[in-house]
Amino acid sequence: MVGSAQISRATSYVRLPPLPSIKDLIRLYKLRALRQLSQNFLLDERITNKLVNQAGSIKGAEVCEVGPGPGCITRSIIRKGAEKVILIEKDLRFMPTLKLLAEAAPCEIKILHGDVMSFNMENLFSEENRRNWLEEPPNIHIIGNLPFNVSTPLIIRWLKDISYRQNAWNYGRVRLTLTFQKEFAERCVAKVESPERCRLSVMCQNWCSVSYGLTIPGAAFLPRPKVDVSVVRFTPLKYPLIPLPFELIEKVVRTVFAGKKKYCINGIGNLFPQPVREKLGEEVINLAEIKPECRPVDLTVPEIGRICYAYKEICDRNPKLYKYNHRQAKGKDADFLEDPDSEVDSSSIEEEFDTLVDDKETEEGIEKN
Ligand SMILES: C[S@@+](CC[C@H](N)C(=O)[O-])C[C@H]1O[C@@H](n2cnc3c(N)ncnc32)[C@H](O)[C@@H]1O
Repeated sequence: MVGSAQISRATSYVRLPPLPSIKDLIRLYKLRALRQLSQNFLLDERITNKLVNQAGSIKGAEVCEVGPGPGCITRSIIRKGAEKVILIEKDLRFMPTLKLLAEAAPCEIKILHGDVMSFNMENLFSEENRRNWLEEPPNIHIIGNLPFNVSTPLIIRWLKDISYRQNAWNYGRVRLTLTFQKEFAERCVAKVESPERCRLSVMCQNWCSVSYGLTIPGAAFLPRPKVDVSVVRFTPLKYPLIPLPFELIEKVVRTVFAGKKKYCINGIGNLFPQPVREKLGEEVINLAEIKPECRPVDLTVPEIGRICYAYKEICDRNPKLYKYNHRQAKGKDADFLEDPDSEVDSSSIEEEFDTLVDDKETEEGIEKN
């Protein structure tokens, strides 16, 4: 293994091939304009250095960069002393540029062609970097500036992976440094009573310590997106604030936050079919010791946790209630009442989880271009 002093000496002298110019990119990818790639590149190394700094020290680390494109952020990762850099890129047109970079780099660079949305990271990193969940995070980082239509559903997917300690998180509490549309980033970190507080805030903060890093003005990107971009850092928590399955929490949070400005009692009632909605909604409120007239944005994570446990207690009495979804019931609410032998139908919960992603996409207009 290379020591950190050696790495910084090596990287400060290293000559990397220059970043392709805009003209090169257009010529290389046979485009009339860079816009056609639907990508927004960071071609200023001072900014990519700042972005990588948000990950903290990466000296001697294994870094997986998702969506490296022509390698602007990759250069900063190399210069900051990473020991091994793994690149996951979907667009084959970037491969020649990345290969040139890999040949000149003083550290190991592995270039993988693939779609990060379905990429299996279970065996991606070295065994020596594996840590137990309760230890300090491993010296493994995931960094990326992806298109928003990828980064938004990806973080929801990865939160689920974090909750089950699977995918990259079977190596321990691997940290993430990712870019998002500024408004989305503000929602990730929004505290109780903040107008930005939403189900995304609760989901992120239940499994991770989330910090808002720098804002990168749209003008720093080429082509320039219509929105500003923010860097968010996620460090998985040793213990989730609500230690219940991802799907159950997601369902409760989605239903309660559906009427963000309405009283909680309305959203909580919607967890149950019409004939018992009022009665069971009140039972949740009483068990969870929540004020019925409080609003979802006012709920702390522990309060949401008490709502989840109350919901679970009621559904465990009649497991068919787990299947109930007020948006999909279509007048058949009574079908969800008595069925003590029924098992939890996780597929319907899974479908709902996907709607969180879809809703966000339409809600936010998240394409950069
Ligand atoms: C916004 S560009 C950023 C490129 C570079 N990181 C930068 O900051 O200049 C996004 C990059 O992610 C890649 N990408 C998009 N979707 C991807 C996916 N599903 N899996 C892997 N890479 C993806 C694109 O091909 C592109 O190279």
